[in-house]
Amino acid sequence: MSEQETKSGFIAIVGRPNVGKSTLLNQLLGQKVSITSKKAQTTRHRILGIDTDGAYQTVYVDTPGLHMEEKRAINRLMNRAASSSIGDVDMVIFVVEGTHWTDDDEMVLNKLRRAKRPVILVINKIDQFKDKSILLPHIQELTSKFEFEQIIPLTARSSEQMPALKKAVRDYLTPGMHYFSEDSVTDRSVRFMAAEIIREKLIRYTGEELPYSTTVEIEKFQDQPSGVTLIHGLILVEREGQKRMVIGNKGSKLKTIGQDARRDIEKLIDNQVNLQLWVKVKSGWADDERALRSLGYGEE
Ligand SMILES: Nc1nc2c(ncn2[C@@H]2O[C@H](COP(=O)(O)OP(=O)(O)OP(=O)(O)O)[C@@H](O)[C@H]2O)c(=O)[nH]1
Repeated sequence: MSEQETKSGFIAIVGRPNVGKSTLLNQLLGQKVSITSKKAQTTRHRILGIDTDGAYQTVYVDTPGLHMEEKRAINRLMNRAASSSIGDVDMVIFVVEGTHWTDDDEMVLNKLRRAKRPVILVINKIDQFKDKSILLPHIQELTSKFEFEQIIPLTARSSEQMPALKKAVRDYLTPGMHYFSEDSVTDRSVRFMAAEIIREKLIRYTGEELPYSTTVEIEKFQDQPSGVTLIHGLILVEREGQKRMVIGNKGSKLKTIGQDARRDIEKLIDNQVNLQLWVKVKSGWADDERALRSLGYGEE
């Protein structure tokens, strides 16, 4: 296909934490590239999700949730990664949740006003409303706040509305080459994805305080002569107590985390995996910008 015939563009998915940005990206792509959870601030890195359909290539940029509290170094870096995406893209999908409008939503909207990019507003989680007419006054109010290109209420957990959203986004792609090969779904390596899958399970199976203080490093990712892929994952926590929490009674929790993660990684790489996990205490890492950079945060 010649360059004249193809169209492409970068679309940022932004919003405050926990509104469903990663769920939306996975649904748009029809497969999981970004981890999700009930807890806010699951997404820490900027992740590209690539959707190629014939002549069109849409590159979605999933960003960490934008929020006002910037006390810890990790939160500052996450905010920076999200903010810097907005200025670079062809258009923005701004995700909000139901009829809640918070100060963080307002803060994101202010950033969008300054970025001067076309914005489609997605009102997510409308499955939570039996009576959808409740949304109408809210939509009216949002219309008065900003000149959105379109407002699309949807349920990111379902694929139903995705064709409509994809079609809306296509209008903002511009003539030019495709940035990625037709079969790419993300710019991230399988190593990175494996670490993210382990982190997703950690968040799922541990208490409230852990998401902010755990990170995962893949120390080994090696195909064995037997055909099995051997993966060593190192889980870093901040305190001894957290280490105990992750390991669980006689190692039961770490075992569940490992089994669940292994199954997902096997699906991802389409191969049998031997996953071995270790937990180590590295205190203060979430507060130390230099340590975070050495783990790959804030470099996007
Ligand atoms: N009921 C309902 N829940 C949803 C929907 N979309 C997402 N969720 C849930 O909302 C929670 C947050 O979803 P994520 O996709 O992780 O949200 P995020 O905006 O990427 O979150 P951060 O990583 O904190 O920025 C998860 O528990 C999702 O299952 C939806 O359409 N309906």
